[in-house]
Parts: sequence; C-alpha cells; structure tokens
Amino acid sequence: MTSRIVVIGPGAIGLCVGAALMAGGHEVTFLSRQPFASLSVARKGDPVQVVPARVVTTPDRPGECDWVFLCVKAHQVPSTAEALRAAVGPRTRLAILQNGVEHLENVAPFVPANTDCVPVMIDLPATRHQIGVAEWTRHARASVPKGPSGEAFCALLEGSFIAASVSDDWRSQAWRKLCINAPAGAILALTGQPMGVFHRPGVAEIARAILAECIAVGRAEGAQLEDAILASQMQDFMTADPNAGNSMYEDWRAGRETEWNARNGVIVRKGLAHGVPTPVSAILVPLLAAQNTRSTV
Ligand SMILES: NC(=O)C1=CN([C@@H]2O[C@H](COP(=O)(O)OP(=O)(O)OC[C@H]3O[C@@H](n4cnc5c(N)ncnc54)[C@H](OP(=O)(O)O)[C@@H]3O)[C@@H](O)[C@H]2O)C=CC1
Ligand SMILES: CC(C)(CO)C(=O)C(=O)O
Repeated sequence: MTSRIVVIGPGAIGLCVGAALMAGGHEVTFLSRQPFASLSVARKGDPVQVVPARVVTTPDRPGECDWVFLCVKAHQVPSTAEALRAAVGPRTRLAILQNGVEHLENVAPFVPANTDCVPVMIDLPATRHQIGVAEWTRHARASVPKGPSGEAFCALLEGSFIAASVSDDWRSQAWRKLCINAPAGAILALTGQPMGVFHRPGVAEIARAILAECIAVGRAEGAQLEDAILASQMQDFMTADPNAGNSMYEDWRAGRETEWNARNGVIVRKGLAHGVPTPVSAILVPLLAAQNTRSTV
C-alpha cells in the first residue's frame, strides 16, 4: 500500500530515508528550507542515480499525511513546530529519527498529546554533500519499539537498503547508540579532528570515561547495558578509519550548531536526576556549549 509521507529535514538522514521510501513506491514530499528538484542518494562507491523529488519550502504546505518522518537535529525540533502542525493530523504517525534518547520529550511540546509517535534509533553513517545529494556508508539500520506502529514503520522500509526492525527493549537500543555518539561526537567536535585523534596520548582515556558515564546513567534509566560494552566500544573506536568523522564533527566543521545537548548534556542532566556522578561529562559539556555560542565577550 502506498503511504503519503512528509520528510521534514532533507539532510543526510532525511535524504537517505526519503530515497529508501520513494524506492518502495511511497509518495514522499520533502519539507525543506531551500528548494531542490531532484534527489541523489547512493552508498559510497556505488553508481549515482538522480530522481525527481517532490519538495515544498513553506512549513504550512505539506498538508496532512499518513506519516511524518522528522529528520532534523534534536535542537532544530522547535523550529519545525509550524510544519508539524500542518502535517500531523489525527491519523498521522510521526517517526522521529534522531540520535540521543529524548526523541519523545523533544517533540511532545509541538504535537497533540495523543499523537502516535515512533522514536527511531537510526544507525546510518551518512553525509549530505549538497542540497538533494547524500551518500551513506558501512551499514543502514533502524530500530523502533515493538507494537503496531513500529511494525508499520518497518513495513514502509521493507525491501529497501535500510534494515528496520522492532525491539522489545528499544530504550537499550537508544542508549547503546548513545554509547557510540557521546564519546565520539564530543571528542571530534572539541578537537576538530577525525577518529585518528583517539590515538593521541590521553584521548582514549577521556573517551572511556565518557563511555563509562553514559553506561552508568543509561543503566539508571533502565537500559540493559552489559559490562562488555566498555571494551567492545573502545575497540571499535580504536580500530575505526582514522579519517572517519561523524555528524557532530561535520556540524562543527561547517560552523553549525552541534547536538552537544542531546548527546552529552543529556548524560549530565539525567545523571544529576539519578544521583549518578558524571564528572568528565560535566567538564566537557560547558566547553561544547561554549563552542556553539562563538561568543566574543
Ligand atoms: N548523519 C549521520 O551520519 C547520522 C545522523 N543521525 C542523527 O539523525 C538526525 C539528523 O541528522 P542529519 O541528517 O545528519 O542532519 P543534517 O544537518 O544533515 O540535516 C538536518 C536537515 O534538517 C533541515 N532542517 C532543520 N530545521 C528545519 C526546519 N525547521 N524545517 C525544515 N528543515 C529543517 C536542515 O536544513 P538546512 O540544510 O537548511 O540547515 C537539514 O537539511 C540527528 O539527530 C543526527 O544525530 C543518526 C545517525 C547517523
Ligand atoms: C556514528 C554515526 C555515524 C553512526 O550512525 C552517527 O550516529 C553520527 O554520525 O551521528
């Protein structure tokens, strides 16, 4: 069955997911801040195909639809309030594709309380090279909570390059992803260097400390995070392509606001609420916040 889907935020994730939905025959409209007419999404090294894209640039234009895929950075959610009002009707399902663990809290102020929201853990290393053009690499996975809406989400992507699955412990999936994003995002954004910086003296120790704090706070929040994550995640960091970046690094490089609060601030905020100490994150978070103000005072 063809669904009418509005993708809010045609960045790296929005373009990739939108292309997967279009390939499945769905009617996809991108709500963009800048116009574009065609879409080109490919796995790194694969041939590029250009297809026409349906795009609107006015927030009140998307109109009510079956699904909204919200693909903006966590701190950009408030700016989509008008678009959400226009696109989310009583029968619309809202998929929130974000890093972090606060998908539902982030959208709650902007949609009616009974909105059918599907938080999505998206593991899809992707870059938007220019408007309408994105490339992804390594793997493409999405995880949503088990239930009718989660299953409907997976059905939309069935047969596409994105492997979507339901989880009966989605909270743990989101925290596991944060175990990647919290150390790697903070360290790459603060040093302005790709993954090879983990081999500089002392850097791996800082990453390990952030990771340990993330695990401790995640457990206090009810996530199942086994001890072995510490070693296996550190191993992944240390064996990563030294030239690889991540979305927070890309934002820093482009002079855009970074997702420091959703990825690192959250560890301090939720740690405080549970009485879990997070001394290393507490030092790094003000630096990450300051990096975004570019204050001249
Ligand atoms: N990139 C990656 O590899 C991965 C990213 N993620 C997560 O997915 C989420 C999206 O990230 P990503 O795709 O990288 O981000 P991008 O910055 O590439 O894309 C965000 C897009 O949203 C647009 N946007 C922002 N505000 C609005 C608005 N009010 N109305 C319409 N469009 C808007 C931006 O437009 P404009 O261009 O005009 O600024 C941009 O096109 C984040 O939470 C990220 O952490 C998760 C896994 C991997
Ligand atoms: C680490 C990565 C690439 C994994 O999907 C990611 O989440 C990001 O860059 O934000």
